[in-house]
Amino acid sequence: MTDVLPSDALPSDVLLSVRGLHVRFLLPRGRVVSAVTDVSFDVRAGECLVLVGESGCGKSVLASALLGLLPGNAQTAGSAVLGDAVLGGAGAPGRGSAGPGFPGRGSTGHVPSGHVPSGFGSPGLDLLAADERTLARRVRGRLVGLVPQSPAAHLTPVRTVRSQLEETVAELRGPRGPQAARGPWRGRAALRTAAADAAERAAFPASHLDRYPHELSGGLAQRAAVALALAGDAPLLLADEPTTGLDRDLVDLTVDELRRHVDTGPADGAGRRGMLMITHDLAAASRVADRVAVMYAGRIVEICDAADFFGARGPRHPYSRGLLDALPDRAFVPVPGLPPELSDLPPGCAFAARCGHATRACGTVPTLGAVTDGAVVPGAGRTPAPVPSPAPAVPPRAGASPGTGASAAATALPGLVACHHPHRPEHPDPEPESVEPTHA
Ligand SMILES: Nc1ncnc2c1ncn2[C@@H]1O[C@H](COP(=O)(O)OP(=O)(O)OP(=O)(O)O)[C@@H](O)[C@H]1O
Ligand code: NI
Repeated sequence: MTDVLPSDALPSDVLLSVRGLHVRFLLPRGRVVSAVTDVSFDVRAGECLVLVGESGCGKSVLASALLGLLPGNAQTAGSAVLGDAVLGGAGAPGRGSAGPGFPGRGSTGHVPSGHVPSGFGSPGLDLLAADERTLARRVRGRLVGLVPQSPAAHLTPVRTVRSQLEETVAELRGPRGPQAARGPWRGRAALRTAAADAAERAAFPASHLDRYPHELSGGLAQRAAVALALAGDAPLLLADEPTTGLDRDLVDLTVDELRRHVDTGPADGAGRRGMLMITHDLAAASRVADRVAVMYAGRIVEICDAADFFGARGPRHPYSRGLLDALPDRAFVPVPGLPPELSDLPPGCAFAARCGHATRACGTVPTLGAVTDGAVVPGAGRTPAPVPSPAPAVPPRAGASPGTGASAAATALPGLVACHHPHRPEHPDPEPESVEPTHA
């Protein structure tokens, strides 16, 4: 077992490769919240992947898991590997990879994917297996930038916005910083200019730069958080609801700027940036997304090209269609009912109870892509078990040779639809009129 993964098994343009990610929270009296279940996706260089889904479906928990920000009662399984496109080809040793057997976070720790053998020369960095020191010193804000969902809570209360921005620029991009090669951030004036530039790009008013976080409205704190993320210039950005509390104009401006950030790439021209953006705002998503991932009750039920998702073709999963139909400029009909409790998920498709196309099979047949032979199985939330060994099977990585223990199966990821309606077994025909409700 190893947590050092071969990034050379990843396509060179993959910044982040998540496979079989599970997060569950262990609560008193044996209750278990399955917040993230068997999630797999890639973020590629130059790509903006937007994650949508109803409140409470696990989006922020997923982001927190990637940055090691989960609370102590969390238990994770799977892998989330940063590739060389993020690591900059520096290899593992300087990037904080760790050897086998290091302590996991949370009360019962982490189950690595275990699907990749050791012995590779250029390992990637598994964020789920990395220790706190690695995450704090090398990952957060440096390799992976975060726009947190509650920015006010993440800003340092005793420092002005300007000083926080300047500190970020100085620390990350100064002469001794990890991004020293990326620009001439030497000297007070350059620092001040770089910080002001980041603020301007995030539409944070220069007149407010010397204010403290408690002097900012929610919308201004949001823009300060975006400015901080832009200033950090990390190759991979996680933006969790970066436009909460903003007026429509500012929403558009902010997501356009984030998109521009991804498109332009770092100052030294090494590779391109990428972004995973979490949002409720489908209009914002449609402005920036290359692909859309739809999450429901902890699972990604569909990953779809944005052009298809928002275009005439439309998404394929009934829940995704329901999300779009709820928009004011579409049918304006909300998805009926409520999502299930994540501590009491049904055995079959978690959306079946709300789905107009559900058949009896949807209530019993495990959803496609479920991990069934590992630590965390669908429905296992009711009987928390210790993390077993061996670790759960994880879909192998695209591009890996069979000799690495991987197969080509992961290439099916882009069309992932975790739905098994008998009348649309492969969902080959996306035409809405082809969907025949077979619901009894
Ligand atoms: N520490 C914790 N202990 C137990 N359950 C938790 C904990 N943190 C989060 N959860 C649960 O995990 C689930 C997913 O929460 P998460 O914040 O990821 O939702 P979300 O999709 O980001 O929603 P929103 O759009 O409202 O931000 C929720 O049911 C939440 O109650
Ligand atoms: Ni959230």
